Amino acid sequence: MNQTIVIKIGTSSLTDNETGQLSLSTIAALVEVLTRLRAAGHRVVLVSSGAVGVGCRRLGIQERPKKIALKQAIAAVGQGRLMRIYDDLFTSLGQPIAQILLTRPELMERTCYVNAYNTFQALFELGVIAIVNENDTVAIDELKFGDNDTLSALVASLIEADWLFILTDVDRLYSADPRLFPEAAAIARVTPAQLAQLSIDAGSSGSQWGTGGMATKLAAARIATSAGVEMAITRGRQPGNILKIMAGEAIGTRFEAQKRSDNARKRWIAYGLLPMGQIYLDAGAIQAICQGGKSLLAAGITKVEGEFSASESVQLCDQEGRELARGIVNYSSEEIDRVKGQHSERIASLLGYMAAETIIHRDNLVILSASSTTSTNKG
Ligand SMILES: Nc1ncnc2c1ncn2[C@@H]1O[C@H](COP(=O)(O)OP(=O)(O)O)[C@@H](O)[C@H]1O
Ligand SMILES: N[C@@H](CCC(=O)OP(=O)(O)O)C(=O)O
Repeated sequence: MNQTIVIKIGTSSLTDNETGQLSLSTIAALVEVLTRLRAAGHRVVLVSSGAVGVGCRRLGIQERPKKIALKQAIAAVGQGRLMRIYDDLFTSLGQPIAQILLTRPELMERTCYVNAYNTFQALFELGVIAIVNENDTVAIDELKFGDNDTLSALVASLIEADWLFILTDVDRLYSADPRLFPEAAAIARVTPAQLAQLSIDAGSSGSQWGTGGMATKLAAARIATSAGVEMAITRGRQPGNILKIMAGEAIGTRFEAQKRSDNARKRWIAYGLLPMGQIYLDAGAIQAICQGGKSLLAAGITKVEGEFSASESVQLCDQEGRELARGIVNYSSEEIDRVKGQHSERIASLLGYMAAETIIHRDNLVILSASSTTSTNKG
C-alpha cells in the first residue's frame, strides 16, 4: 500500500562534526533511498536542516552563531547551497524536487494551513519530493518552530503521514545521552502509554551543530504519535534503515502511533496553533470537558496565566499544571480573569457585554490524549 512518509535529517548527519564539511556520501545515500520510496509509489517529504551549518561552512564561520540577525543571514546563504546539492543529486536520478519554507505563524492561520496541505497534495500528484525547512531568514524568535524535529512532526500531522523518520547522529534513544553516559540503556520501542511516562535525560543542547538534542525529538514523538503517525529515530548515516524499519526490522527506536482523529480542524487546533496562555480548571470542569464532551464555562475556571486575545489558542490544565486540552477562546485573558468561577449568566453584568456563553465552545476544544500532555507547571 502506498504510504505518506516524512523524513527529517539533522545538521549532525548532513555535515561532518569535526570539519563542518558536507557528508556527501550520506546525502547521496539518502537521495537514493527517497527516490526508491517515491518510485515505489509512496508520497515522500524531506524535512532538512542544515541551512545554518552549510552557510557557516560557506562563509568560513567556525561556530553556530548566537546573534539572530547573523544566523538569519547565514541561513539565507546556506539554504540556497543546500537546495543546489539536493537538486543536483535528485536530478541525476531523474527525481523532481520542490522547496517549501514554512514559518510558525503561517501554520497558525487556518487558511494558510489548509493551503499548505493542498500544496503538498498537488506536489504528491506531480510525483515531486518536497524538501521543507523553517524559513529561518524571516522567522522571529517568539514565533518559531525553533527546531526541525517539531517542524517535521507538525508537517507529518498536517499531511496525515503514516511515518515520520528522524535521522540523527545516534542510532536510537537511550536512557541518557550516550555521549556522556556510555553505559546508558538503549530503548527499542515506546508505546503511547510509555511515552506519556517517559522520563529520561534527553539533553537540551544537542551536538555542536544540531539544536535541541533528544528533548526536541521526544516532543516531536508526542505530536506525531498523537496525530496518528508512526515514528522512528535512527542513524542518519545509514538512510537504508528507513526501508528496513518499514519492512518490520527492529532498528533504532520505534514510537507507536495512536489512532488518528478524523477531524482535521481539531488536529490543527491541537498542533498547528501555538498556545498563548494557560487556563486552570477545577475537577467539575475537567470532568465536563474530558468525559462529558462539553464546552468550557467560566464557572469551572480557577486561574488564568499569560496574555491572550479572543480567538487565540490556550492550554487547559489541571491544578497541578498538567495540560489536558487545548482550545480557541471566545474571550481575552483579561476578560476571563474577571469572569472566572462565575455563572455564565453573570458575564454580561461583569463585563458589560456578552460575546459568547462559553469560554471555549466544544467545537473549538481538543482533549489531548495522555501521551501528548505536557506539564506547564513552572514550579
Ligand atoms: N537520551 C538520549 N539518547 C540519545 N541521544 C541523546 C540523548 N540525550 C541527548 N542526546 C544527544 O542528542 C544528539 C542528537 O541531537 P542533535 O544534535 O540535535 O541532532 P540533529 O542535528 O540530528 O537534530 C546526540 O548526538 C546525542 O548526544
Ligand atoms: N532551520 C535550521 C535547523 C534547525 C535545527 O533544528 O537543526 P537540527 O537540530 O540539526 O535538526 C537550519 O536549517 O539550519
